[in-house]
Amino acid sequence: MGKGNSILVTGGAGYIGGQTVLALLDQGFEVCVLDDLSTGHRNDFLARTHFYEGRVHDQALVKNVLVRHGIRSVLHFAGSIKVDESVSNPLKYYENNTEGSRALIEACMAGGVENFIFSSTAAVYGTTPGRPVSEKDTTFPLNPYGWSKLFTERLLEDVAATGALKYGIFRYFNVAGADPDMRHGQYQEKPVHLIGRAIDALLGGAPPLTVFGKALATPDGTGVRDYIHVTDVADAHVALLAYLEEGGESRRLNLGYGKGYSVLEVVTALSEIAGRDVPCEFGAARAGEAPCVVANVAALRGVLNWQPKHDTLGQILRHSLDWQEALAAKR
Ligand SMILES: NC(=O)c1ccc[n+]([C@@H]2O[C@H](COP(=O)([O-])OP(=O)(O)OC[C@H]3O[C@@H](n4cnc5c(N)ncnc54)[C@H](O)[C@@H]3O)[C@@H](O)[C@H]2O)c1
Ligand SMILES: O=c1ccn([C@@H]2O[C@H](COP(=O)(O)OP(=O)(O)O[C@H]3O[C@H](CO)[C@H](O)[C@H](O)[C@H]3O)[C@@H](O)[C@H]2O)c(=O)[nH]1
Repeated sequence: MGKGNSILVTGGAGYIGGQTVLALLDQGFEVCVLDDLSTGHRNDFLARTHFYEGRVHDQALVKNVLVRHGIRSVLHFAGSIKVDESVSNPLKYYENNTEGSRALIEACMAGGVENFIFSSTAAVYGTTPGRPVSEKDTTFPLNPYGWSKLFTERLLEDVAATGALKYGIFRYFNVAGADPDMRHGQYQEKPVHLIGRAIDALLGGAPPLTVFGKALATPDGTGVRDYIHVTDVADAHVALLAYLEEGGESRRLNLGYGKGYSVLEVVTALSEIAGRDVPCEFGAARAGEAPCVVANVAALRGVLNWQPKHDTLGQILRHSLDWQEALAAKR
């Protein structure tokens, strides 16, 4: 693999990008990070990278970084990620996610980048069939966040068809957990996802968890999701990078474990790990809530040389809890 070249990571000060920066550094890569710190955190380990504070929209800056460091491969994590906010402020999502990606891809083409890895989402599927969803299934997002990502996927596919570069698109399912050595995790003051909120409720920093719906079309009536540990997500990026650099064709891949857990299963497992009950109450289901979102991972397993290391709900919850406890102690 081209360890002689630097890798550019956009959004490398964020939750998933930061964990991937650590994975790359652990494997001896030279890493450049471009991040505007809008939601990112100035982690200590960024001192071991070439850090550039700025937006992916800034083509002059991007071209400068590409040339200075001889970059051939880019991992693009930067973006805005809140589904609710995308509904109330859609233009922010089209500007930051779609336009930002378009500008970045254009600068990468001009700079001779060969491989471009993009963070997409299972939200591109919208309503999912009553079985693990595959890359060949219909995509029809239910919110502007999902559309902003699907447009970027399309843009990349069209550009790749001209022969300008190759892409790797990962559609992440529900990313959770923290670095097992507690070097990194999610810094959000107010978590937006289930596991973060459940831990906040457990630690007393928030009201009881509201379980969204109890009569969904799932075995126990609560939503089922495919939770994947953030370190496995990071390692999968290193594997996808190797695949592309070693001559692999452009791919669009689900990134999950292919196994789902319900909200009640998550709450029960967390209560057992913590040794006390997560305070929770039932509330209304969210509008348009998909009952069950689980990845079909046949393509992922077939293409990548990647073995998940933390693929149990227990490890995901243990590391998330340890991380949020450490953060709470510092605040
Ligand atoms: N967290 C999830 O479960 C999840 C699921 C599916 C997809 N994703 C995608 O993964 C990527 C990373 O998500 P995350 O959870 O780490 O979010 P995050 O908010 O922690 O990280 C995003 C990073 O991008 C930076 N950023 C935002 N806009 C930028 C811009 N225009 N220019 C430069 N930097 C910018 C932020 O400062 C931050 O450091 C996002 O693209 C997101 O859509 C996340
Ligand atoms: O306070 C909460 C939060 C969530 N849930 C439930 O927990 C499950 C997971 O919900 P999240 O909000 O944590 O995650 P989503 O699956 O709704 O969506 C997430 O995963 C998607 C990919 O599938 C996208 O990436 C999206 O950006 C990201 O928010 C769902 O059944 C939801 O109904 C609750 O019961 N209470």
